[in-house]
Amino acid sequence: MTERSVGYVETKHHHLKEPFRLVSGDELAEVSIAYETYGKLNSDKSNVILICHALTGDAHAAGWHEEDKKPGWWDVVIGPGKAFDTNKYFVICSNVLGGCKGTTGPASTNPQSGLPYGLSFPRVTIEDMVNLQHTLLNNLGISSLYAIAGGSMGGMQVLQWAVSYPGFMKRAIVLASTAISSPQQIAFNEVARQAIIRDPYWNDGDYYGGQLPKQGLSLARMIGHITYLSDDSMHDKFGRDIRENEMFQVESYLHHQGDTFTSRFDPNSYLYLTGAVDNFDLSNGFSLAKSFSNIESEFMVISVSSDWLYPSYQSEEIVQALGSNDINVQYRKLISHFGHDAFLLEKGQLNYLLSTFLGHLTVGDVMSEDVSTLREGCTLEEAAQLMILKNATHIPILDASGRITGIVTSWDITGAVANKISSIEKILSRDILTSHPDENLSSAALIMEDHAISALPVVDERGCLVGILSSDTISAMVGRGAK
Ligand SMILES: CC(=O)SCCNC(=O)CCNC(=O)[C@H](O)C(C)(C)COP(=O)(O)OP(=O)(O)OC[C@H]1O[C@@H](n2cnc3c(N)ncnc32)[C@H](O)[C@@H]1OP(=O)(O)O
Ligand SMILES: N[C@@H](CCO)C(=O)O
Repeated sequence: MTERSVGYVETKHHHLKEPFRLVSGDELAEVSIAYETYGKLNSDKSNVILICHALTGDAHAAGWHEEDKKPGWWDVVIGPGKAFDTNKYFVICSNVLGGCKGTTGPASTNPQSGLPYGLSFPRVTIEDMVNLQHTLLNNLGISSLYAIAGGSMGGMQVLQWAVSYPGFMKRAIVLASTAISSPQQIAFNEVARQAIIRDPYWNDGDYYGGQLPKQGLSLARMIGHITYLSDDSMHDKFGRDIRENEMFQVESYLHHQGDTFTSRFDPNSYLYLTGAVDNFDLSNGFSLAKSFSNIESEFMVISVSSDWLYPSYQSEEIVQALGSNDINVQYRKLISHFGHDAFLLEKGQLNYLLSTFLGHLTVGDVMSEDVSTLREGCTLEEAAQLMILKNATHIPILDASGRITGIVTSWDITGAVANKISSIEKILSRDILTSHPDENLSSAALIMEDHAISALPVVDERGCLVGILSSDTISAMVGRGAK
């Protein structure tokens, strides 16, 4: 667990006292909502940020459960000093209606029959998910949001929120999403659904207490994963490498993702949630601009350069429709080869863009944690070799406990060669300027400008190196953000 984590967290459960009415008119007599919160609610309840999860996400967006091997699914941007800064904001994330991670869904018990709903669970829409989140917030005494954010199916919920409850939120962030599911998106979801339905154990959705249709669910997830990656990221991640058992790495990866998914997801939920995604069309088959005419919040819309499942044109449609209503909207593109899942992975760009939109940005948001270092007593040759190997221009020198004691730059090495100096001691700087992760980015940038330095080591309160902030990173971020 890192210092910038919300630490150990628990999922809470809220049980509605009243039946919940769906857009279709159907009613659910009993509904439970699983949710997590991070940070503290301020006295006037004006610091709430609602996070909406994607297809297979859940309420566990950040921090650690006792049994976790990995933190919550959006831990890269939620925590102290991160974009959704839990020192400032009260962050809430709940599992969607129809899900299988604590909120009522097809695997829940139907109070009328005492048996799992299965296919007797009513059809749910994105609007139903949003209405349930709205009910949860009302019941928690929250009547406005500082911001709302979500990627993919989470982005659909954000858009639906802005349309259904226009005065409720100040800022809305939509990532890698769409206002209208495309035929291609529906097509992939249908193949995944068919994989589940054609599994002999699916049994018309009545498999609870018996054999799960694991093969079908695993296949559905494998198809999903192909669409979440990109050609480039597959080359990078797997190439044509073979694993010991004569499988290509990419095959073994898909098998692993498919298999592990079956232990954490309910096949019927997959059918219901993909159905909700497919039926999402905020234009109502007519005009998106018209549907957006009541929206009051400011927007940030983010697409991913390599996302072919939710391509940038879909984000641009949202931006245009918002713009045509004079709604304040910023459009940004993550330059990433990760494909659709970049909205879960591009830590630096995400923290930069989200923090900027929310109104703050720290050194920790954009620093690189991957720093090449050398220990005290190293030689000039070792420093030069490491610079070439790692394409690094600044090498911090550390003592045995990780504290920074000096820094050597490529310019120092050039000087040493020109002046025939062979001792590193004679060229390295001992008087080092540093920053810390919580420092405001603009103040760190000013220090760099004032002292004409292109990289600033970042240290924790003990003086131990935790990252490096370089002017290249800052300009790349700003450049990327502006695209
Ligand atoms: C917003 C939401 O809704 S959150 C839901 C998102 N979370 C998920 O969907 C969980 C499933 N995972 C994913 O979608 C993606 O993996 C991400 C985006 C979350 C994470 O991406 P990355 O950090 O790049 O991880 P990656 O995709 O490499 O997966 C890592 C897993 O694959 C395994 N793996 C990697 N390469 C191989 C391989 N060649 N062969 C077999 N297994 C492999 C790893 O061992 C690891 O296993 P583990 O998860 O059981 O520990
Ligand atoms: N990997 C994410 C992306 C779906 O859009 C998920 O499984 O929810």
